[in-house]
Amino acid sequence: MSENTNGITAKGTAIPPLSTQNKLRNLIFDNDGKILVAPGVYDGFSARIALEVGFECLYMTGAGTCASRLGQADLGFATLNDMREHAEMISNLNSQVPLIADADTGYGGPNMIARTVAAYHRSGVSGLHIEDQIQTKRCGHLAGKEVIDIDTFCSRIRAASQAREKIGSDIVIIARTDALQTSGFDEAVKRLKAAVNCGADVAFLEGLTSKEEGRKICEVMAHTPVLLNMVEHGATPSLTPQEAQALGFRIIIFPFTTIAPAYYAIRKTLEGLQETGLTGLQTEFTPWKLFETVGLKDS
Ligand SMILES: C[C@](O)(C(=O)O)[C@H](CC(=O)O)C(=O)O
Repeated sequence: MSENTNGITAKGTAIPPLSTQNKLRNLIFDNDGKILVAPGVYDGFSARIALEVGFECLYMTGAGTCASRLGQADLGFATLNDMREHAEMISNLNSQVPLIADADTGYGGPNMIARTVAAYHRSGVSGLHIEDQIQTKRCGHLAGKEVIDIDTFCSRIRAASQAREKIGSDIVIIARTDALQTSGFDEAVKRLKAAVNCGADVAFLEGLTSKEEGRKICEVMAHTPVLLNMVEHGATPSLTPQEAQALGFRIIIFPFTTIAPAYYAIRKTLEGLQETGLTGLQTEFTPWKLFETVGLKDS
């Protein structure tokens, strides 16, 4: 059926706007081979700034959520409620821009994972990643991680994909394995392939340690899009989106890209205040500027 520029078909029926979940699918599967870049956001303010700059997708970092919401390290402190509530606030700041949110281990057994998927879906999340670490998880770039066995991992991903089907959701399921550190590349690949067979849409090899490993994982996953977690100064060498795309990656997330500069800027200003009694704040940062940044004009 032909469609005019207002999204009205020849028969006059309005075409529903593309959901952000479908938008995310298009950006991953049908973006002329262009890699999708998602900056990590850790609160409403950083999300607003990323939206202001014009990113077409955001990533809610679990590490940043733990740090900003709980003041804790990424060591399994965050519960489903912490993460879901945070994700809902961020995804509702802009109904056009998809949000990929960290869902850690899924927060329990298969029933709980089904609940997590439904809760993220209802909160407006477009994609989530579920990993194979034990419940008391650690940041993927720290030593000493432990993973569950492959069958248990499959039951996590199967539960996620069945839940998606049951509720009629298009949420993108990203299977993350942390097994590279504990069990090596071949075992990690086996897990990602098994996860795809259980319904995962995207593969995420956590903590890859070289460009060569990056190229290899994209090759062996063949038609399954692969996500690169660009945690700078962790286990993975720093790559630009262009370099990652050349290796075959389809998504690149930059988890610390807002929280790291915030740390240094805040610290420097606070030290200045302590030492000199002056904050040195930019004159253009008026209350109006703050409120404008967080959507005053939309209200
Ligand atoms: C991607 C990640 O899950 C996140 O929470 O942003 C973290 C980042 C980090 O803690 O370094 C991870 O890689 O485990």
